[in-house]
Amino acid sequence: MLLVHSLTKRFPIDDGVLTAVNDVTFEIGSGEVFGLLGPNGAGKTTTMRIILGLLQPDSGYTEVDGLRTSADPMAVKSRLGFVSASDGVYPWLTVREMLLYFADLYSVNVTEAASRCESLCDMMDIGDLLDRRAGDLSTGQRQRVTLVRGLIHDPPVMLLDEPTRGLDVVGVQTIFDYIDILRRGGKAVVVCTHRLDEAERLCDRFGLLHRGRLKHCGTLSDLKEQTGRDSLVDIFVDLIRN
Ligand SMILES: Nc1ncnc2c1ncn2[C@@H]1O[C@H](COP(=O)(O)OP(=O)(O)OP(=O)(O)O)[C@@H](O)[C@H]1O
Repeated sequence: MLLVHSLTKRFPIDDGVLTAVNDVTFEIGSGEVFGLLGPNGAGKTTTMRIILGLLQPDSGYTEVDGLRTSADPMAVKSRLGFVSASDGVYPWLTVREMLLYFADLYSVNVTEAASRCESLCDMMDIGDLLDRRAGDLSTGQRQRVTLVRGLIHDPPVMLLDEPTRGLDVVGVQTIFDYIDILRRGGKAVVVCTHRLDEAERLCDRFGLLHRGRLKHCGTLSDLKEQTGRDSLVDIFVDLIRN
């Protein structure tokens, strides 16, 4: 469903060239949650930005549902949902207006958009907030609106960038429940996070990036077998030290 093939991205820097993503390949299927993990500067955000079509790779390619981003960026964008730590709600619009606005940007037809808006808000327990101004909502309520917004065009692939950053325990649980809903809905999900404990609970498979290279990829038991280590934290620490 999501294919990242031999992806490489270089940036010019003062004293030469930095290879931020170096020949990275992985694939994620329907109903699978993939943790893209790595220390600061490993290349996670750059990889996500290329998948989203916001950056061009120097070589390699990404495909969503068999469509190559470089060949048909708009069709690919319409099949991707993106949620990051910042909420990005429009404070002067009601929740309903904002969700319908985003549905329209994705060319979802009006009747379908209205019904998705209701059902997704009910699912995220914010059905009673539809006609409230987004700017008047609490942080947790705005977070839920952002999560619904990511799904309004029913994309098969969801990218979540640090989704639990800055959230309290209830907010984190909301993200966990949301990811469960995505998995059960057959989405292919990429989660970028520094929280290894959360990743271990949430993800079916992992890709461990370090200095642009995908050092390990697989299920937790694959990684344990590959490294001889007992936990994601130990595997991660080894990765950074070696
Ligand atoms: N536009 C740019 N120009 C130059 N270097 C860049 C640019 N964007 C990213 N980089 C560099 O590429 C490398 C990878 O950055 P990236 O943001 O992908 O890392 P990351 O894994 O998301 O890190 P973090 O966990 O800190 O957010 C870093 O060394 C970063 O400084």
